Amino acid sequence: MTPKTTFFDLQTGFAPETESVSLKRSLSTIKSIFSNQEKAEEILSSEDRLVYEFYDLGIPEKEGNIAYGTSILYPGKVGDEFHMTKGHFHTILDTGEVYYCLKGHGMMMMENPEGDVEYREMRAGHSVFVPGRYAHRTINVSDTEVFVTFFAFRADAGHDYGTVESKGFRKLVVSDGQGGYKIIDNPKWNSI
Ligand SMILES: O=P(O)(O)OC[C@H]1O[C@](O)(CO)[C@@H](O)[C@@H]1O
Ligand SMILES: [Fe+2]
Repeated sequence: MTPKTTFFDLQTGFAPETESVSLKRSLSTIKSIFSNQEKAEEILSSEDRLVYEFYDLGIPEKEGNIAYGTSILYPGKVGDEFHMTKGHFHTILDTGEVYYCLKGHGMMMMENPEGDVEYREMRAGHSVFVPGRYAHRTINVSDTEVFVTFFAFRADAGHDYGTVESKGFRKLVVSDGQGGYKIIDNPKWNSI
């Protein structure tokens, strides 16, 4: 490989001048992650919506490389639950990842197989190091502003979505009804 320069717009997170691809996750493709399924179906009965997108710069997934890009999480809720990413463990479980917030207001929710839960609030300028063994998901807790992060992790780590898809996360981030958020136990969390 040769060195690579990529311009990311600090306001939008977009990388318009590269050959990189923005991967889009619309509500219809991730609806099962939200706790209020009736609400998700109600929204989808009138129209689909883009929940988040992220750039995959195509760095080869081999040992020694670092994958990186931006993640752009749009504001919105499904019921009282804020827009969030699917979330995943890394296939190489003990792989850390760093996120840096470029814009907006969000949360990094993390939990490990032992059941330890950690969450960190993020605003522009904050970085969060997600330790190895922790599943991670970002959540946009603003009703109006996009939440943009830059992420980097070892390129061969892989993504394990299955565990989170079947169990969910132990905690949910929901509206407190007063313009803020609160963290509650996930009533549907499946420990089987
Ligand atoms: O992979 P998910 O859970 O859909 O979330 C997307 C974000 O997580 C990453 O997979 C990195 O952990 C990025 O590609 C992106 O920022
Ligand atoms: Fe990750």
